[in-house]
Amino acid sequence: MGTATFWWRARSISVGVGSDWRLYEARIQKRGIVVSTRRRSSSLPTLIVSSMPYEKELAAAKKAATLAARLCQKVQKALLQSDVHSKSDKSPVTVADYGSQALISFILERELPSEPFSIVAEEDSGDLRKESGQDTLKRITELVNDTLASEGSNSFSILTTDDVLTAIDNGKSEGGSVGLHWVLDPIDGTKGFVRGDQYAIALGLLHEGKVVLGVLACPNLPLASIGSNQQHSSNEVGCLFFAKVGDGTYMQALGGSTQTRVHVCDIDNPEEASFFESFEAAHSSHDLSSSIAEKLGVKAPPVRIDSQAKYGALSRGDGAIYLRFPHKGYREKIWDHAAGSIVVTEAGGIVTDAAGNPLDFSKGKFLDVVSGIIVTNQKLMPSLLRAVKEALNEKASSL
Ligand SMILES: Nc1ncnc2c1ncn2[C@@H]1O[C@H](COP(=O)(O)O)[C@@H](O)[C@H]1OP(=O)(O)O
Ligand SMILES: [Mg+2]
Repeated sequence: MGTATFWWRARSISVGVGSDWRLYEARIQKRGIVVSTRRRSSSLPTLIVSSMPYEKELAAAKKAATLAARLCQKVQKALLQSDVHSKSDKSPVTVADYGSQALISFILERELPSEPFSIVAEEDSGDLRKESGQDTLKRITELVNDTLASEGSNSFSILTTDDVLTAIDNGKSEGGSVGLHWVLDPIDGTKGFVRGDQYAIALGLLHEGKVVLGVLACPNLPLASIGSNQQHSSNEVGCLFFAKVGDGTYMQALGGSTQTRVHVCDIDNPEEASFFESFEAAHSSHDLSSSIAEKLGVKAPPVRIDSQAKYGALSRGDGAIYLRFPHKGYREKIWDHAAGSIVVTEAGGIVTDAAGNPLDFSKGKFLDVVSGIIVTNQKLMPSLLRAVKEALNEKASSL
């Protein structure tokens, strides 16, 4: 069944005018049909009727993330082949971060021309507008254009350096609870990227503050499952996870077309569970995770990988639990969890803060979470929450 989208004027619907964004929507869900009113700037509100909501958006997001992954792979390959890596020169990383953001922003605008959305993304063009940023800007523009040319179309756009700056700065939105906001981490897990390990391109879509769609491109994640006790049955790497609200989670090879529906594991005995955590101890307390795992009776050692690739791996049942406990003072950003969280929840998992509250993406760029973020399946969540509470209480009383 194809997507049926009809647009028409809705003169009879009266709507208010907000300052930040121009999307006003009255959604009526009737027999699987979503009807919504939208308006762009001062034009009249427009109705969209779609039997497959967010289908176009998903196709655009998959295309954008796949191309951004191609750009990042090229930069990572060059980075690992050169001696730049050992000198800890951060410039190639910057080039990939900006390039990925510019490309995704450009493709979303190109593929969804009639849709009023904003983008909340990690990077801004400030440094690239300085004299010292000009060479980097030229390199980014080249990379973006090379990647667009690799799309295979005869008529691809050639972006100028100004176009690239504009595309990057389209990611300046603050998000919020009204309208459609894309949420982008152009390279999630920068440290993994530099090390030659895992990273992800993470793109989610918020509609009225709720995540309705997520795409995670994980260029270095094996297609076969990873996990403490599992053998890799293939050396092939590069996964694209995607989920749309109510439709489940799917995985395909990056650049491939065969998609497989994935599910979180259904283990109910914590002793059989394995857990994921950050590779970087600076990003999440390994001590706290180890205390929680001990309380649960988890026997397997932690599986440490960078980025939201952990959410992807969990969504296909590679492990059973993901624990993230950043150190005091760190504020979680929405782009670090939006895509990952829907990929896991649509695969049957649960994502909460350490107190069991759902994540609230409607408050702007930051997530107000209590102590940390935990992810697991429905069966294990009650015992995980008890173990987390106990471990946090013990930690608090030892201070
Ligand atoms: N001090 C920090 N504590 C927790 N997370 C951090 C910290 N610094 C950066 N991050 C972000 O944590 C995420 C990766 O976490 P991990 O790989 O440990 O799961 C990334 O989004 C990374 O940013 P970035 O997107 O710039 O790489
Ligand atoms: Mg990040």
